[in-house]
Amino acid sequence: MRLRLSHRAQPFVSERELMNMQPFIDAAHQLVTQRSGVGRDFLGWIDLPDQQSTEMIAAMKKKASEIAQKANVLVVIGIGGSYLGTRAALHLLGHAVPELAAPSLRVVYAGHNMSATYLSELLADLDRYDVAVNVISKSGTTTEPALAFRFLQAYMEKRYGKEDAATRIVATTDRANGALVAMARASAYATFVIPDDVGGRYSVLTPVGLFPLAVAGVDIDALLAGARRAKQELSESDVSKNDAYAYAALRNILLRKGCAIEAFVSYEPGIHYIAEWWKQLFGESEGKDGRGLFPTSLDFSTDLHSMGQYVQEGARILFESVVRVKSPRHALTIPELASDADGLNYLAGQSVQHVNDTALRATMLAHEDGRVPQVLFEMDDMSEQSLGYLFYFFELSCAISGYLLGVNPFDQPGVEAYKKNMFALLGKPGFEAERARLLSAREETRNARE
Ligand SMILES: O=P(O)(O)OC[C@H]1O[C@](O)(CO)[C@@H](O)[C@@H]1O
Repeated sequence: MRLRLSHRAQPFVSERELMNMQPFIDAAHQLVTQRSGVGRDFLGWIDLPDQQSTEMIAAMKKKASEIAQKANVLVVIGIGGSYLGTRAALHLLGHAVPELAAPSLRVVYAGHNMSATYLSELLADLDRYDVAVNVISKSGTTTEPALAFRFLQAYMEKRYGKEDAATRIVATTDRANGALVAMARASAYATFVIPDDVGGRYSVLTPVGLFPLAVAGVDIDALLAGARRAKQELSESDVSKNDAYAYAALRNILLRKGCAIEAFVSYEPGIHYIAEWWKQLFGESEGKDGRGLFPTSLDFSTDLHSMGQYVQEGARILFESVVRVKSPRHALTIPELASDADGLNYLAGQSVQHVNDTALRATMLAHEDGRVPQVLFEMDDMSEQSLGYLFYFFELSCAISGYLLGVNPFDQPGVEAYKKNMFALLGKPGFEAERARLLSAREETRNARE
C-alpha cells in the first residue's frame, strides 16, 4: 500500500543535483510544517488522514448506507476538485470495463460541463433508476454545478415530491457561505462540510470524496489508513528518505533544465482519472506568475500508438512520470495455440502482466535513447489503501514543489478570468461595466478588420 520512487530520471539528473536541492527542500518543508508560507490558510489537508472527527465519519457512513438502500444511481454534481477525486477512486477501484459493470449502485456525474446534450440525455434516462443526488461545491456558487443542480433538483422534486426528494439529496459545501448552503438549509437536505482550510483540489479526503465513495461501497477507512501511512512515512525533510520531496525536487530540476511539459504515464487504464485529478492538482497549484510545468497525461500502451511518435522524436520539451502497478488485481496466463496462427506462441505460459511490464521497460529504454527524462513510481496495488497513500503523496509533493517554484500552491486566481468574461457576456447583474468593455473591444476589432 505504498508509492515508491524507483527511478529518479537518471542519466538526465544526477544524485548530486538532487542532493543540491536539499537546502531548498528544507526551506519548503519548514513552510509547510510550520504553516508559515504563502497560502498557509489552506494547509488543512495535512491533517485529514488522522484528525477528522469520528462523529462526522460515522454520520457520513450512516447517510451513505441510507442512500445506498434507496437508490441505485447516485448523481455526483461537481467540477474540478469537487468531483475528480471521486471519479479517480471509483475508476481505479471499480470494474476495469465500466460499460460491462452491473454494480448495485452506479455513480454518474453532472455539473462538470455545460453541455445541453449531456444534461438532457442524463435527465432523460434517470427515470429507469432509483436516484439520489450529491451536490458538491465549496464556494457554493460555481456556475457549472449550480446549473446542473437547478435541473436535478427540479427533476427530483417532480419525481419524488419535495419531502422524499429532500431525503435523497445531500449537499457538500462550505459551513456558512454560498448559495448552496442556503438552499440546503431551506430544503432541509443533509449537509457535509468542506473545511475552510482545504481547497478544492486538496479535498478528496474530506466529505467531498469520502461521502460519495462511501455510498458507492468504497472502504473509506482503508483509504484514510493509506493516507495516514503516507503522512507518517513522508515526514522527514531528507530528500534521500522522502520520495514525495525527491519527486518535487526532480520536477523542479527538470523544469529548470528546459522541460516545459510533464506527462503522467500509466499502463493501467484504471489510472486514467487519477491522471485527471493529478493534472488539476499540479496545474492549478503551479501554473501561475508565468511559471510551472504543463501537466498532461498519456495512457500507455494505448497512446504509444498515437502520441508515442511525438514522445520519441518530437520537440525535446517533456519528461514523463510513469506509474507502474506492481500487483494488478488479476493474473492472466497467455495460452498456447496449436496452429500458432497469430505467431504469439513464443509468449505462451507467460503472464499478460509480464508483457505489459516489458512494454514499460522497453518504452523507458527507448525514451531514454530519445532523450526524454523519466521518473518511475511503483504503486503496490490498486487497493483503497494504496490509493489513499497516492493521494496524500501527490498533495504533499505538490505543496513542496510549488514552494520550490516560488508560487502560492493554494490559490487559483487565473480561473476567474473566463468566469468574469462569461458573466459579463451572459449579462449577470454586477458585470455591466465589464460587458460594455468586452463588447466595445469586439466592436473595435471588427472596425479594424473592415
Ligand atoms: O467546489 P467549487 O467551489 O464549486 O469549485 C470547483 C472547482 O472550481 C475551482 O474553484 C476553479 O474555479 C477549482 O479550484 C475547484 O476545484
